[in-house]
Amino acid sequence: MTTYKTIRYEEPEARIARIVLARPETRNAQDTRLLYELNDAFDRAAQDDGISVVILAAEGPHFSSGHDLREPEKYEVMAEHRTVGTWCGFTCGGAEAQMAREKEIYLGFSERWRNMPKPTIAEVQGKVVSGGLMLVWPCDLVVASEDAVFADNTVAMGISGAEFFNHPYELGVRKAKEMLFTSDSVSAADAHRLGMVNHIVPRAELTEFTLDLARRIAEQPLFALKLVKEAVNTAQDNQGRSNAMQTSFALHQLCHSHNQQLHGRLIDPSFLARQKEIASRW
Ligand SMILES: C/C=C/C(=O)SCCNC(=O)CCNC(=O)[C@H](O)C(C)(C)COP(=O)(O)OP(=O)(O)OC[C@H]1O[C@@H](n2cnc3c(N)ncnc32)[C@H](O)[C@@H]1OP(=O)(O)O
Repeated sequence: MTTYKTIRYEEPEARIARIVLARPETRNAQDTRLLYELNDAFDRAAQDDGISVVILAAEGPHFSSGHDLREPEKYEVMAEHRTVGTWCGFTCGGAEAQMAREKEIYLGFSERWRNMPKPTIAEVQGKVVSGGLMLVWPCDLVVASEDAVFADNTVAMGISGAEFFNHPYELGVRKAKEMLFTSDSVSAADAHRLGMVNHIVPRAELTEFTLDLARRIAEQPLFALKLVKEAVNTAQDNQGRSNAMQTSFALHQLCHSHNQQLHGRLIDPSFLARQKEIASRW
């Protein structure tokens, strides 16, 4: 993939790649194309020996509004790209095709980016909603502007949380439950206090602050950076994170199937009447 339609790939200075989500007109909603382009860009940075650190940033007022709720061409775009797995060929339909899609582009990509062998930094402003968390949380460090807020409204959709279920590890068990039970947002200040965010900065300083952090990391020997990242991720996985992630993904699929059987669609339709009121609280 050489040209991107939904992201930009920049090299602001030596050893630093900056990937920018570039669908501000949808508040950077993740359609299938954006996720494949993002995956391609992470691969490009990983395979370039001249790059040591990757920044993931976003254009516009909000970092990401989550999965694209209006996307028409889901499986067509996947058929062009397939990257992570070959769970099924999509002629299967039903829960099998749904699970295959989500295994590849949601859980699969987010895990892949988390384990990419170079330090990554999320540069976050404005709102980060549900699927948006699955772009921020795989990054190693998070720098947020003062106005950043983080929310997951999937329970209101009749679903047990976003597919990359890192909530308990990011926020601690009690705050994770409150966030999920209520669909309320977590402020940048609370996220910082709980350890989900490394630094909070004024919006006007976000890009330069993040670049300076990347610059200081990029001065370190790259192989040691790769190995220390692997050491920390392995420590977390050995505490049970990987197994918990697989279980919560299966529960997420069960919710989709339940909604499909009961309502004939993947989400609980009562969400549509409540969506605006919930968003007004963020
Ligand atoms: C397992 C599931 C995981 C998921 O991620 S499901 C998706 C969950 N996400 C949401 O429910 C968020 C929906 N969006 C919003 O609540 C709001 O947006 C924001 C709070 C993020 C931003 O509000 P504001 O700045 O006032 O923008 P605006 O006028 O609501 O939206 C601007 C344009 O962006 C489109 N858009 C926003 N979010 C999405 C989305 N998630 N998917 C597709 N399009 C989206 C709108 O429709 C509109 O478009 P137009 O200008 O044509 O009216």
